[in-house]
Amino acid sequence: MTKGIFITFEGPEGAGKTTVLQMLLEKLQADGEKVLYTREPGGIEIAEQIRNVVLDKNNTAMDPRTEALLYAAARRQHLVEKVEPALKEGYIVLCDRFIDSSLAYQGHARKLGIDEVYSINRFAIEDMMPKLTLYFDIEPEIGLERINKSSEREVNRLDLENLQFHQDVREGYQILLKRFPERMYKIDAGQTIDAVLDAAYQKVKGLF
Ligand SMILES: Nc1ncnc2c1ncn2[C@@H]1O[C@H](COP(=O)(O)OP(=O)(O)OP(=O)(O)O)[C@@H](O)[C@H]1O
Ligand SMILES: Cc1cn([C@H]2C[C@H](O)[C@@H](COP(=O)(O)O)O2)c(=O)[nH]c1=O
Repeated sequence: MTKGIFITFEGPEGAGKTTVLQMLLEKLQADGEKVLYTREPGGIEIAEQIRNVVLDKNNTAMDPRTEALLYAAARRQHLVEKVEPALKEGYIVLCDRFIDSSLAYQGHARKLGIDEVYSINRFAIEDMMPKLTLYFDIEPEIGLERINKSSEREVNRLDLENLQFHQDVREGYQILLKRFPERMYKIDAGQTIDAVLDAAYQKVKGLF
């Protein structure tokens, strides 16, 4: 039986998920909570290897369905090897991206279809959906400017897509917000880091 809480973080490039997640992790740990941070694609060896393939800037010939399947494969392995065991041990699992990234990026922006990508992902995750998804909303121009300025963030294959693609990703997330209103919660990621952190913290604490 699952005892922990599965929370995912979503948004376009440079929305600030990774930055705020690290701060949220420390804040929850300081409150005495048992928390685990992880990310997709990656989080465990096999999924990190898939990440290297799917985000490699040199893999310009990658077919959109191959891309969707690679993300789903990485997701499956990460879920069974890391997320589910942690949930069984009672951890609050904070995951940087999950199924909604596939629905927004591959389903909507790559135009494979949200329902089609959802169906391959249902095969991958069975019924393991997050309890809460915090969606960090940012205009793509601002998000891309943030990552271009950042010295810590390596530019990957998806970052190099044109502005229209990133606008479509954001539009995809707006569709998902309407489709999953009980699970997804939108945060204005154009605010200061502290304001974004506070909004995320309040929402997460509301679950306990
Ligand atoms: N609210 C904010 N205001 C200004 N800068 C921010 C804010 N949040 C994050 N940043 C900066 O933007 C850059 C990207 O942030 P971060 O890596 O956390 O984004 P991300 O959502 O994880 O991006 P991606 O998913 O594309 O990797 C970092 O340099 C970070 O310091
Ligand atoms: C899980 C997942 C991710 N993506 C994209 C989104 C980003 O461009 C990269 C991941 O990079 P990050 O710096 O770790 O955010 O991959 C995707 O297109 N589909 C997915 O399912």
